[in-house]
Amino acid sequence: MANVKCNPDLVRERAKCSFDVNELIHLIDGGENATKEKRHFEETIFSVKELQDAVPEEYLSHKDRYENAVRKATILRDVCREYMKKYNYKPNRFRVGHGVFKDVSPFLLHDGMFVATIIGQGTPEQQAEWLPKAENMQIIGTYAQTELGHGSFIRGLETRATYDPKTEEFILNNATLSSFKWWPGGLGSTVNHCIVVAQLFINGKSYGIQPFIVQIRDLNTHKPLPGVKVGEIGPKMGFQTANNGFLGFENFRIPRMNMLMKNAQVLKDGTFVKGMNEKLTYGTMVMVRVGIVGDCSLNTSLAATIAVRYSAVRHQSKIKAKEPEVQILDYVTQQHKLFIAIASSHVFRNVYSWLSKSYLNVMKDLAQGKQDHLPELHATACCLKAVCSRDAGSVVEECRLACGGHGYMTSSNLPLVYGFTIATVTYEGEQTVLLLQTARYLVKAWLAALQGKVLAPSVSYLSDWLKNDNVRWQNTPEGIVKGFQHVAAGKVKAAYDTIQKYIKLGKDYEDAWNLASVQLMKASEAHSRSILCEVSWGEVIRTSASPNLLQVLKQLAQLYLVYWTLETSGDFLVYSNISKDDIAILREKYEELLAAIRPNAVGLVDAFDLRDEILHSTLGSYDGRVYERLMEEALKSPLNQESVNASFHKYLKPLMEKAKL
Ligand SMILES: CCCCC/C=C\C/C=C\C/C=C\C/C=C\C/C=C\CCC(=O)SCCNC(=O)CCNC(=O)[C@H](O)C(C)(C)COP(=O)(O)OP(=O)(O)OC[C@H]1O[C@@H](n2cnc3c(N)ncnc32)[C@H](O)[C@@H]1OP(=O)(O)O
Ligand SMILES: Cc1cc2nc3c(=O)[nH]c(=O)nc-3n(C[C@H](O)[C@H](O)[C@H](O)COP(=O)(O)OP(=O)(O)OC[C@H]3O[C@@H](n4cnc5c(N)ncnc54)[C@H](O)[C@@H]3O)c2cc1C
Repeated sequence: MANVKCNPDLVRERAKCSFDVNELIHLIDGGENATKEKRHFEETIFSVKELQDAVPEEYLSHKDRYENAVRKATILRDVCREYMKKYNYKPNRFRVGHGVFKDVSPFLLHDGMFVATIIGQGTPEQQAEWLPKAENMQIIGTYAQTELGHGSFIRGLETRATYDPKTEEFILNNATLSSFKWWPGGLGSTVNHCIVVAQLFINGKSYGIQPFIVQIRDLNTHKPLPGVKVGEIGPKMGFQTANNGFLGFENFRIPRMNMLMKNAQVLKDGTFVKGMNEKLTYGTMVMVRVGIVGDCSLNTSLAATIAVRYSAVRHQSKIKAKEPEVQILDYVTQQHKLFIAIASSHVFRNVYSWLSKSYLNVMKDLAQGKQDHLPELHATACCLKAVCSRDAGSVVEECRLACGGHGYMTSSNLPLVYGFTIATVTYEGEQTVLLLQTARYLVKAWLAALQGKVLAPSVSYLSDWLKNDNVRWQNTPEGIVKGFQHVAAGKVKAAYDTIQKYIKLGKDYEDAWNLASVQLMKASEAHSRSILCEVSWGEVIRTSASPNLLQVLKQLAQLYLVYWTLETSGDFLVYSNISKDDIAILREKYEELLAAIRPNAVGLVDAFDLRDEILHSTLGSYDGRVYERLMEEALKSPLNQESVNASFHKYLKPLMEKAKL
């Protein structure tokens, strides 16, 4: 990238960067070698001609766009397979996926959830049967859980799997319209297999939801098998190339061994054997929620790179009347909009790395029959997924708005990035629903703290606060982290007390819970924010980096802490010992941090190391040729391929002629 002829503003910006951009790239990637490998892989992918689109995707019809995505998905699969064989390298398909598809791959659910569920829910025999076929794409699958009538409340799913001991088969049925599966990615026209989550019935008795692996299309003709009704759900806000679909069964039989039985089992005679914990059936969702936190980091870095580079190139208006128009990045309001995006991406990455470690530890424990830390993992993954996805959505939208009119252009890529980022707020557990799951855990933890019990590490601050809620406020990063814990503890207590108040007024627990649920949701958000602040600050101070880089990383981490303290200063005034004077000091600190980060802004987004092919943006490319690219892309419009469009003769001319009469 270094030899590209760049916009002079970007050249100047890069020259004033105070840290070594390559050092940060290596830090993000996990070492210099990892960067080399990543770049070599990306270079290989983006030099494949067939993966490049001659015409921007947006001009294609819905059908052509899907077919083009499948075409590219298969080529990408082949290239990756060869690459992995040759270099023994496991690539990050998500990053290059944004480059290849702009939106998402029709194989997203195959990679993200189908294979993962076989691994997580299948017995060793079942894995031996299906995993090799799924991994080498002999079979293509998805995760079919959500139905027209139920997505959040999965105990309410209606798809039935009734066991027939005579034939040792399950009979799948979707008797009502609301029971039809609705949403699974790739289901529309791509996959031939599904993980179907259905209610198990044996001898008329319900045994809750279980996962089944089901072939739905013929492997040669791709026709739906008899008894299967399947199709695509149509255009959406984003995810256009994900090929989301619907599915229903009519007396469709599958062998007994197609129920994934790592947890619960159905024996030949129809005996149901309970698993260690019925919630382990929800395991794939926990894994993906963890992954989404990492995805939020990537999505935020895409938007930040586009908006910061554009803001360095774009000149508009003046700060001082007699001086030239300034780079819009010099407006402190612009810095306020954008630097939190850079900081958030780092916070999400650090927290993802921490959460993945907890996830892997809990998986190890579970393999040994220990499940003590599962509730904590579930509660933490739920609230972090909810808060990070919503923050990422807001940050991406703020970046888009920060690019003014040009941010509204599809060719900026910001609308697309927003489309797939905002989807993470809903899929894999709607945000409020997940926050309330965490609230259940917090309320229990609060009760345990009141009883003087030892709490799990992520909530031990509740006991600390009970012992001493009167700690003096300190305007240091550590003091702010403590402050976030005080806010969370105060909100958990207030929500808990509210439930108790309603119970005293004669409400039963469930109604009291519902009445207190806004407070519960906010308590859960505050808990999540305190984890984000504590973990990310902790990771940064433990980072080994050169003094120059460490200084910048600390500035970003502090910016995150101060930004969110100021954003929620009302809560701090209520639940911590912060004073108005402290808030004034933090405002000043915030302005200092924006000024300190300003000279490094372009260097910081360069360090996300997102190639132009991944950014896909007229506004965000490395060389900053913004206006040239906007014009080049506009000229690709089919309407610009003819000097006069047929509609002139058909409609406009007659209209004008009629007007003359
Ligand atoms: C190294 C690690 C990282 C690897 C990451 C790798 C890859 C991922 C990478 C990136 C991700 C990016 C893309 C992902 C790819 C694909 C995604 C694309 C599309 C999305 C696909 C989908 O949306 S699939 C459908 C998802 N659906 C949902 O999420 C449904 C949400 N609803 C629920 O989960 C449940 O209904 C519920 C949890 C809200 C409630 O369940 P219910 O059974 O009713 O339970 P309750 O009565 O409320 O609670 C009872 C009890 O159970 C505990 N519990 C609940 N869930 C769990 C769980 N999962 N684990 C453990 N425990 C659980 C709950 O806390 C209660 O406990 P208490 O009674 O003690 O309070
Ligand atoms: C792009 C995309 C891809 C998807 N891919 C897949 C897929 O591959 N496979 C799959 O199975 N599913 C998939 N889904 C479905 C997704 O998982 C669900 O849409 C999601 O879990 C939310 O469920 P819902 O649609 O039923 O929302 P609802 O639950 O109907 O939510 C509507 C409103 O009700 C509120 N609400 C619901 N329950 C409660 C409660 N208990 N307390 C308080 N408020 C509540 C919510 O907060 C929300 O405000 C996908 C969805 C999207 C958008």
